[in-house]
Amino acid sequence: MIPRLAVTSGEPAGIGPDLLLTLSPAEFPAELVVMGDRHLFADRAAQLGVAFDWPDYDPQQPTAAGVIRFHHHPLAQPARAGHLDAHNARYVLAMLDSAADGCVQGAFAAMVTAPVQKSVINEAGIAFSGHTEYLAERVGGHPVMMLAADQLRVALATTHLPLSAVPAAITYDTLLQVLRILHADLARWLKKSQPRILVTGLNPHAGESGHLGREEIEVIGPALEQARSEGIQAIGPLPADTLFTPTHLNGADAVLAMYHDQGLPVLKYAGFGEAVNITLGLPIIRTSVDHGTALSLAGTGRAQGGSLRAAIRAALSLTGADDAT
Ligand SMILES: NC(=O)C1=CN([C@@H]2O[C@H](COP(=O)(O)OP(=O)(O)OC[C@H]3O[C@@H](n4cnc5c(N)ncnc54)[C@H](O)[C@@H]3O)[C@@H](O)[C@H]2O)C=CC1
Ligand SMILES: NCC(=O)COP(=O)(O)O
Repeated sequence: MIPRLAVTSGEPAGIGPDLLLTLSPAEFPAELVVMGDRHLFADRAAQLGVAFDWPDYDPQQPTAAGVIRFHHHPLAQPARAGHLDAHNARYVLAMLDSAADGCVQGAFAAMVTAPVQKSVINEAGIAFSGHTEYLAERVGGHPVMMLAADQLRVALATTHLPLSAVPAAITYDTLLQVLRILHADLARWLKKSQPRILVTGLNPHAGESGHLGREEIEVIGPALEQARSEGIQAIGPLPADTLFTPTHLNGADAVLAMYHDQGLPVLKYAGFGEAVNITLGLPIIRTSVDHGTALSLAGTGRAQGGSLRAAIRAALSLTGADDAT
């Protein structure tokens, strides 16, 4: 079956629309339904000097491979590249709702998201930490953020939190839940019964035997022990600084880091621009780019689309479309 993917264009002042406009329909063995405001796309296409001639999305039409259709969502205010406007926050969320609900209802096989500007959504009075948390609120599940580059996958035990809130968010139960989700999704995705997961500690030197913090002894270690008793190959807690060295990473299928800026800087150093963000633990498939809205590049034609293409390919692979061909 030909998969139909929803692709949200994200922050209208950012590079999401630009990157989508550089896609060519024949690139993917799927139908892409790009969501956005048609006036915004026409204006941005003119600014970039590219064509914008995608037909309107009609859910009644049979899915066709190598086609991009456009699903119009109206902006509240006209958007200008690089200029944020909180009036358009609801527009950004309406696309996410439409894509996520469509996945739940079976209209879409997966959703791929272009970046949003988290701050401007909050400035509109809507509490928003990220797609990851927002989508879990909408469709259920315990979301686990994982970014994947060519040679490295990094999942996070916590998502978007102030650093001061991280220790309390790492509990025996949540860590075990994250490990179970990561194990199950990696096993299915990699077709490997025992994916090897390296787990970081929270503190320097993984707590230095309790002298630099006790989370490793009181929380992380016991959760890993329980995970191992369930057949999960979880190794750690390991000091994060030396875990990310070739000797340790050799043979690992993923790293589970405790928080956003413990794991993602390494991943982005290894593969920024080509990596994919995958939300595990949801009842739907969602992938995304590895970068943000890059406001200063919007409308310039200088934004690179490698990560968007990788995110679309990853979503297709997760739908099983690869297996069918
Ligand atoms: N999936 C999402 O919705 C994500 C959203 N964000 C949001 O994006 C906003 C801006 O975040 P920043 O930390 O400034 O990160 P950013 O990724 O937008 O920019 C970081 C640097 O990378 C460059 N860059 C980013 N994407 C690029 C591309 N495709 N081609 C070439 N250069 C690129 C930018 O010009 C900048 O120099 C924030 O509101 C953040 O929350 C950040 C990451 C992911
Ligand atoms: N740094 C990754 C990131 O912020 C992605 O967040 P999300 O919007 O995909 O939840």
